[in-house]
Amino acid sequence: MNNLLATLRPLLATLPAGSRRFLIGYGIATACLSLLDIISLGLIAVLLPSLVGGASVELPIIGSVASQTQLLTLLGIACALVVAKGVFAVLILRSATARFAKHEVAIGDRLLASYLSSPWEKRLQTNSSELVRAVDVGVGLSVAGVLIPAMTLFGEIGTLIAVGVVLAVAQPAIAVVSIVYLALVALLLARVISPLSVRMGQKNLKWSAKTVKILTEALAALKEITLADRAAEVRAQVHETRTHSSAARANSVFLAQVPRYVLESALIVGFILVGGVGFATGGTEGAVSAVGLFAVAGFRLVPSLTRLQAVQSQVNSNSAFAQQVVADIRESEQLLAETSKEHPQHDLGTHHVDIVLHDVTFTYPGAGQPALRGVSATIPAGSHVAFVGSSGAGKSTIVDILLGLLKPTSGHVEVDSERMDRVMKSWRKRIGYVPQDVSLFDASVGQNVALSWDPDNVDHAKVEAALRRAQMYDVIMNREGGRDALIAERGLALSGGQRQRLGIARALYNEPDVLVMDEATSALDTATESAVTTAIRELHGQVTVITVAHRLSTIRSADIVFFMQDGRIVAQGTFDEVVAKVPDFARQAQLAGLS
Ligand SMILES: Nc1ncnc2c1ncn2[C@@H]1O[C@H](COP(=O)(O)OP(=O)(O)OP(=O)(O)O)[C@@H](O)[C@H]1O
Repeated sequence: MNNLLATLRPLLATLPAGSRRFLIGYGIATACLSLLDIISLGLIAVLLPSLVGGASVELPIIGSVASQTQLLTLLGIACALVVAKGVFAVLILRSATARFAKHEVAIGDRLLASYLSSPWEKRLQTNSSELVRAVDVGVGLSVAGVLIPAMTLFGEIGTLIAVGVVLAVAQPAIAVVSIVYLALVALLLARVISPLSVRMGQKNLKWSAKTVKILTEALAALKEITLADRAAEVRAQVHETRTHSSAARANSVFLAQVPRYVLESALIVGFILVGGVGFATGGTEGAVSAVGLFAVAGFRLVPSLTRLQAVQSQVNSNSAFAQQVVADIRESEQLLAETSKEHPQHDLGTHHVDIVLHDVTFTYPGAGQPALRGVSATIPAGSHVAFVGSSGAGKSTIVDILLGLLKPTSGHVEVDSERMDRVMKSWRKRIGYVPQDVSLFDASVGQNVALSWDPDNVDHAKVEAALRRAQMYDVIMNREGGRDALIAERGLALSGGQRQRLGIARALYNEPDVLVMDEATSALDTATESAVTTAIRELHGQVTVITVAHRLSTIRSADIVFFMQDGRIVAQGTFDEVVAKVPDFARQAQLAGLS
């Protein structure tokens, strides 16, 4: 029960306003229906023998009922109550399930929103397959496996209380013995079964998350796996993780069933116990009436206790998922609250802006060495600048700092003489970014360029203009379907160079003021690269272009080349000036036939 409350309380806090009131109302309504159920069924059980036998019956509150008409009227009321209970139960269930579906969506929305707006450093540490699992399966189980079963507890508790009251009114001594005995059995089950269910739930979460992770990674490297003949190894890994998770799930199902059999056996022992107490207090007659009462109460109590236990087991085995969902939401929202508290936002205006890095140092979380060390640089508005240097020199890190994704560990970046973190929102709207690996999704070319999953949000004129600038217009228009043609999953129907050009078109779609290209032309053939570079050069003066490129032909005409080594800018100037200053760079330029 402790685990249930510990899981339920924070989960309820993630629900939209008004939900808690609804859930409390739902709980009270189901408990009332259980009471109604017990009262009406009890009434029928008491009235029927009198109606058949013709004897009068003594009822609490109502008093003595003797005439056939009275008996028939009361019986009719009791039957109507049973029907009314059924109708209300269906109506409440319908409204509750619809509401629970909304809760599931709300929790999922909140989890995804908090993840998508959490700081980039945090996102670098999140495994994407774990996130997908949390947003879909985790949220589903939090509602279907925790919230809904927990809400049905109210009805069961209502039944237990009602039966307890009936017992207490009829035979107080027997009521005390029965309740204490059944409570002890339930407590024993909770102590033994609940911790095991919690453990199985955690085991299931751990191993099924591993399965999804391995499968996601393996599918991303399917070609290499096929060629290196590693399929058997992948199968073995997945087999092992699935063996653990399946065993945990099977154990959870087993543990959920055990209480039913224990309680059924406990009922038999209960007869002996209650019969003994009845015999001691009232002889044979006392024993018979005690056993009769316990039988009536027991057959109502045991299913209720069984369901109570089953709900506990179900909640326990799913609580790990719910706790993870709640922890993820809390952590991301806390980080987000801290970041937005620190930086009230200003608007950047519409004019072109200089970007200035002031002594920027950055260390990745958990890394021993800084990736950037005291970097200072000025990127004039409308210029084309390039960051070059050996692998691991810090070029991509500086790009992520300029994009506002990573926050300097010390130092800061200024945009238009404002600290970047104070103008972040309007800064991000002005940037177009092209990564080395462009991720395409299974939708039309136009949607991919506009980066929109909703076809109605695509501006076709802008798509065509962006495709032209990225030297992709003819390629797309000569294909069947043109800009409306579908790209297969992960863009596999396009070549690497075509994907990169679609990435460039995507970055240009929003007509950015700053275009950041991180190894964005590495997969292009020389002729296409030259055409793309010319198109980018045409943006000179209107758009600030920041390029990271190993291929030096791309940056030959850059206004400023920054040469990086070990997280520092060690030289800067025009291409020829850097060639003159840095022998390493001069050698690379010579090998590329550029000096
Ligand atoms: N997520 C990360 N966590 C920890 N360290 C990182 C992370 N990303 C990069 N680094 C480290 O930071 C340093 C700079 O990496 P960065 O990717 O910026 O180099 P780069 O110049 O872009 O290299 P390349 O040309 O190979 O892409 C490297 O030492 C790298 O190992």
